[in-house]
Order: sequence, then C-alpha cells, then structure tokens
Amino acid sequence: MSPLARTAPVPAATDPAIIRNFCIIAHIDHGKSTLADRMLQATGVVQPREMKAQYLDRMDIERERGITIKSQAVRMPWELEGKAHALNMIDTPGHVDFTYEVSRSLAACEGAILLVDAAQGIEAQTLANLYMAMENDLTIIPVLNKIDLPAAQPEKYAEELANLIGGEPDDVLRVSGKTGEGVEALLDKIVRDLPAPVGDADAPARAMIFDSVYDSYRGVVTYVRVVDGNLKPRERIQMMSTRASHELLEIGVSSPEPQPTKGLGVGEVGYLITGVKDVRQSKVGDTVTNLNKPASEQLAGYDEPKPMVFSGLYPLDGSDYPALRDALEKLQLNDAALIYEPETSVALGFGFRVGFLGLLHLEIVRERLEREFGLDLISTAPNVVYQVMTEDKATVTVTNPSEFPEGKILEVREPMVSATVLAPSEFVGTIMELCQARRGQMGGMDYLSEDRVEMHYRLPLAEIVFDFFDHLKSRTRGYASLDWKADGEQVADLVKVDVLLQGDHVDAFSAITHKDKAYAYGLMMTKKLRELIPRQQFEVPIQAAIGSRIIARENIRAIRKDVLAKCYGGDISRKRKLLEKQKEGKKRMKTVGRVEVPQEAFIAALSSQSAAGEKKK
Ligand SMILES: Nc1nc2c(ncn2[C@@H]2O[C@H](COP(=O)(O)OP(=O)(O)OP(=O)(O)O)[C@@H](O)[C@H]2O)c(=O)[nH]1
Repeated sequence: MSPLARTAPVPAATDPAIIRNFCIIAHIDHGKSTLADRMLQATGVVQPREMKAQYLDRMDIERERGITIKSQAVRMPWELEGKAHALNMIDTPGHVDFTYEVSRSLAACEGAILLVDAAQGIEAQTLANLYMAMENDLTIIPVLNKIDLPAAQPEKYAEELANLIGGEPDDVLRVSGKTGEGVEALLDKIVRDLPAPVGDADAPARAMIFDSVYDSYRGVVTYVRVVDGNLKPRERIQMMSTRASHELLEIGVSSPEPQPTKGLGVGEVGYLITGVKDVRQSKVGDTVTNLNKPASEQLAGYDEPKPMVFSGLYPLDGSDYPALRDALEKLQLNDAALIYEPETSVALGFGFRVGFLGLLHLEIVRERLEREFGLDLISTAPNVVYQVMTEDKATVTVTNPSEFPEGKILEVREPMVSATVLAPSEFVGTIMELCQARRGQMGGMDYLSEDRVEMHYRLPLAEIVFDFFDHLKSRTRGYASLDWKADGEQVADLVKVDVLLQGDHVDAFSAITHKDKAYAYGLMMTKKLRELIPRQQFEVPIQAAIGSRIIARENIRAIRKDVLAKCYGGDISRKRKLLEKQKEGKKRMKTVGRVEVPQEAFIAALSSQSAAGEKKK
C-alpha cells in the first residue's frame, strides 16, 4: 500500500477509539529523534523536501549538540486495514538532567516504544525510563534500532530485552531510523497493540498540561492531553491549581506545524493559546477545566522540577548587569525549571545566584545567555543545596557557601541520590573503588546477562553531579552508563572552607566540602592564587581556613613598583602620562581589603576550579 493511502487526514475532535498516544523512551543517543523523523516522513506529515534532521528539536543548541531538551508532541495520521487512526507522538529528552520532562510526557500516554540501540544493548537510562513507564501502567513496545549497523547484534539484545520485560525475543521489532526499515511495521503495531484512551466525554473538561513553551510571536503555547470532556475555542478556561481563568484564543493540534481545530475531545493531545506571557502561569502538571462547568477534582499532578545545582552568574563587564537580569527574565518565560535571585560578591560585583537541574542545564542556560543575548559571563563553581542546623535548632537552606551560618553548627545535611551503573562485569572492581572513594553505599548488584551487570549505589549528589561520569567513563573505557535520581538527604561531616587574602574573605572561593577533602581544597586554592595574583607593594598572605582554623597558607612577597623610576630627570608631562596610565590599569583591579587583584586572576581561578564539571557533557 502506498504511504499516501495510509495517511488520510483525520478529523478533529475525534472518536477516542481511533487515537493512540505514545512516547519513545530510550537511553541517550539510541536514536529517538531519528526514528521520530522517519515516522513523520512515513506518515506524510512532513514532505521529503521539508525534512531536516531532528525535525522536532527546535532549539539551535539542541540541533548542534544532537540532544533533545524540550519535549514536543505531534499528531500523525495512519491507516490500518482501511481504518484511519490518529497517532500522537510525544518526543522526550534523554539526558538525566531532564528526566522530569520524561515523567510528564509519560503521564500523557497509554503506551511507550522502548527503543534500544542494537549495537549497544540496554543502558542505565533504558532501565530508568522503562521503570518509569511501568509505574505509569503504560503498554511497552520493545524495539531494536540501528539494525543497519555492521556491529548490530539484534539476536543477543532481543533476548536481553525479552528477559527484561517478558515475552519472546521474536516479538521485539527491529528497525533502522537511518534507512526507515521496519518503521511502517512499527506504526501498525502501535495501532494494534496500544490501548485507545478512555475518558468521560460528558463530564466537565479536564486536561493535563504536560508542557508549556514560550513563543515570541504567540506568547505561551501550552500542550495538553484531554482526559475528560472537551475544550473549545473562545471558551473561558480555568487552571485548577491557581484558579486563574483565561480565554481560550486558539486550540489545535501540531502536525507538526500548528493547525487550529474546532476543539479537543477525550484522549486528544494538542495545544492551547490563551495570551499569557509567562510559562509559570501555565504550570506543567496543572489541570485545565472549563470555567462555567468546572471539574470538581484535579488530575494527579507530577513532581515540580527542583533545582539541584546552584552557581553564581556574573557579567564580565559590570555594566551588563541590567542586560543579564533582562535576559534571565526572558529565559525563565520558557524554562520553568530555571530560578534565580540577585547576589553580590566582593570579587565579582553584582550578579545572580541561579538554580539548575544539573550541569548540562547550567551549560545550556549559560550558552543561551552568551549566544542569544550577547553577554560575556563568568560562573562560579557550582554547588548543591545543603540544610544546616544551627545551635538554636534553626535550619538554614544554603545554596551559596557564603550563606553558611557562622558559629556552632549541630548538623549539616546533604542531598543524596540513588544511582544505577550498568557495565560489563569485568569493570565491577574499578566501579566499586570509584563509588567508595565518593562516599557511596552499595545497594546490590543484578546480572542482566552473563557479562553485563547492574550496580546500585546511594551516593551524595555533590560527589556525582560534577565529574563522576567522566571518571566512570575513563575507568570503563566508555562502556559504563549511569542514571540517578534524588533520594533524600543524609547528615554528613561537611565544613566550609574560606579563602582569605591578607585576612579578608574572598567569597567567590569559599566552598562546602567533606571534612576529608577540605585540606586538599585549601591547598589547591592557595597555590593557585599565589600563581595568579601579582606581587604587591607589601607581603600578602593567602590562607585557607575552616572557621578560625587556618589549614593552608601561601605568601606573595612584596615588591615596590616605582613607575616613575625610568623617567628620572625626564619632563613632567611624561611623568603625568605614566601616572594616568597606572590609574587606568587600577580600574580593572578588584580590591579585597588592601590587596588589588586583577579580575582576570579571579576568572582564571574560578574557571580552572569548575573545569572538572565543565568537561562533563
Ligand atoms: N546507523 C544508524 N545510525 C542511527 C540510527 N538512528 C540514529 N542513528 C544515529 O545515532 C545518533 C543519535 O541519534 P539521535 O536520534 O540524535 O538520538 P536520540 O536518542 O534522539 O538522542 P537524544 O535526543 O539526545 O536523547 C545520531 O548520530 C544518528 O544519526 C540508525 O538506525 N542507524
């Protein structure tokens, strides 16, 4: 049958029996976006001449880095045995920082395609996503991708997959997102195997928001899945958590370009436009209902994204501060997970403390600020969030080492994660060593097959979020994969290490570390600063301290720099010129106490400090 005959247009406000809502879940780089591209082509919603790789990845950064950050939903027609169907595909991101986006997408679907690279097999995020899909009671269609690769081992991995989710290896579909092989069979299987959505068409409307995107032309575009009732244009709708009401200016489906419709009914996935300007007014996880005939109960929401890593962002040029504030405000319209507040630093001036989901999120935000808003930025070493209990039993939330309370401290709690590492069994020893060095507690080990093992650990977030993955990869020659999720807190022996120049604190270099690592940090910072700070006209001690206890010390010897020395006997105007020049130079200096430090020294020290984290992509 020709593809055209199978892709007849589907009317809007459709009978739920012909709808199939699904997402594709996979480990990063196993080929979700490429497969989604082939489906768009096979169903005829994108014409070959309009096709570009990773059609659904709209942001430049997504395309350049080949990763998916925001999820997107698209509706595709597909005919099976002469009957038209509407398939709603929700593309999901694969990186661990964006797991919360996966969980929202899953809640909008009845089924999931579990996509596994036929040359790599099951990886840590394959498992994490599969478990999440099972928790949401989704029907799973296992699929092996990249069967065109010479290194593909479909037999071996079909068996691994069948063992994991039950069923026969022959039931595992084999496709190639590159050549398109098997894609039509997969579309048929989606129609046959996935359940149609069920809901009460006559009940008051309830639709779940699973994504909210800011569009500079149309304002906030909200993606919803209708569970009960229906929504129509020009009606007034209400957000159930905030009770805010809006007029529905436009409602429609993405196919994949927006197509306004006369409404959305039970089981349908589409978008709403209400004229709100800020994604936070259209909160992901909220339920949309009809203002005149409101539903009595909200749908179960999902966890709000929670920032895990904080870092200070400062403009290199202090006069860019208002521009940075405006840029952050704009980015936040589009990124509900981004939070920030102003802060000042002795060393760096005015800036913002910004919360991120992880290091990748940090890098992306920073890159967007620099690229889209033309800002030059410096970011301070990232840290996690600590809870500190002081002597009077007050608990202080610390997102910046400078907020660490002075005086006696009863306990410090740090965030924990439960991590899964998947690797060939020959690497078990070296992985255990690494996890122990990072204060990990082993939770058990499962063999997926004879030579592949799944290891469970509970680890402090601060030990895993920065450079753990790099170390894991280099110890296992790139074969290990990692996934983790937040898992409570633990009390730990944590201290704040301060860095002092001539007795004055330099806030940008303070860090909260485990007691055992405090000395190493102190030594490293004092040494580095001695190399970076030029000699002054007096001796400058550089110290690292925990409270009032000095743990490391370096000295910068004094020098007397007489700029007039070489003009002995010269004329007065030349002397003046030299003095002027010296004054200019001083403007670029930051003064800490009496010590003048070139801004470049701060930047150099901070960038090498966070280099370990920056490498992790
Ligand atoms: N040979 C071959 N390569 C493929 C196939 N499918 C995807 N690839 C390649 O695998 C790489 C990853 O593919 P993507 O589609 O970007 O992977 P993804 O899972 O969407 O990645 P994220 O969006 O970051 O989660 C790309 O270089 C693709 O060209 C396939 O069937 N065969």
